[in-house]
Amino acid sequence: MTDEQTRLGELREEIDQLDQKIMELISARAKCAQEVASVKMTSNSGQDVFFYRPEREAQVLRRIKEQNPGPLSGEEMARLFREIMSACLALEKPMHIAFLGPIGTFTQAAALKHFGHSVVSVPLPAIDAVFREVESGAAHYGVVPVENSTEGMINHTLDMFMSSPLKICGEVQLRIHHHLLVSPANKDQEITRIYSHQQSFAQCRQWLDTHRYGIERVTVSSNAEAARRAAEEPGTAAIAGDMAAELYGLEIVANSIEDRPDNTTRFLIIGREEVPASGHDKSSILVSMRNKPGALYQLLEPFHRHGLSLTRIETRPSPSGTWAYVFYIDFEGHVEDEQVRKVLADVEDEAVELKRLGSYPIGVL
Ligand SMILES: O=C(O)C(=O)C[C@]1(C(=O)O)C=C[C@@H](O)C=C1
Repeated sequence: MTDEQTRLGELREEIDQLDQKIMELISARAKCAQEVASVKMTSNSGQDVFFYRPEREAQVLRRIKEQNPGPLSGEEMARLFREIMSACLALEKPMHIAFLGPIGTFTQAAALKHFGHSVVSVPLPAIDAVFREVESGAAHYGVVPVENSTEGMINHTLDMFMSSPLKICGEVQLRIHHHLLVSPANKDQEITRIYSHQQSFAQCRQWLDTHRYGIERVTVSSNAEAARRAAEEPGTAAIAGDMAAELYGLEIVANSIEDRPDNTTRFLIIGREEVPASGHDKSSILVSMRNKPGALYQLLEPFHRHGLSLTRIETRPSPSGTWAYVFYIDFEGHVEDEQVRKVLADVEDEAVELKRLGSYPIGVL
């Protein structure tokens, strides 16, 4: 045996012993989570027990990132713990997560990034169907896209909040990489048609105009549907992400063709209950103002006066009347914070209506 072989054997033995310890520790952690579940059941006498605690999960993941000694990166370590917590939560109660489907969409990737892989993910055909599934209690939580860094807001999601009683419980951001994909069976055929979702075409417009000018672009309901069609129809390609490519066995012809390298989509987690403060939170509100001069100033002035950072303000037409508007606002802070309470009280004095959509941990992963 060479010196290298002897050393390799020793290191592998060390890894085996460490794995054993890690396994014992994860099992001890899982037992703790089971006990947490029975404490929650006793304290709520089985009524409306909220096993999933977004604020606690955010605190755990933040601490892991901060205290991670390396050499793994903080993100990598947090991802590992994300999966451990996901498995522990599934022991307490398997979570049913509705998302904008079909399977293989970026929304599913976002749901798994946020909740880990130990959830039951339920694909639904439209954003309003995701809201309905959570409202009815058929799913515990839902995941919907809300904005893209290249294409802006997803208005359908914003508008749903006007009528829905659901609360925002969290957010998750996903870097979106689009690829041009073909079926290996049709690889040598000339491509005469490209399928994709309208948002993805918009995010890859320049690349398509430069590299695939003149090829027919057909909009379908999702990237996953585009991939499904490309897998079946000779002479076609799809623009979609890794999950859809893998699901339908497609090959990448051109990699990461999005026009902006930082192309990111933000998704919201929607649920039926309010989330306590985690220490690093964001809040969302909908406000409709009287249609008079200075209305926007009056709306924003309290945020400035109390030093609260706005992270997003968006205007949507009000469903109640022509040329009336509703403002969708995201800002840093939690409704339990003194400053936030003061700002909301001031805004409420001036507004026709103020709807609190929820306070939730700023995305950690
Ligand atoms: O602390 C809790 O309330 C738990 O249920 C434990 C735990 C965990 O594994 O750390 C599991 C699920 C919750 O979403 C948050 C944390």
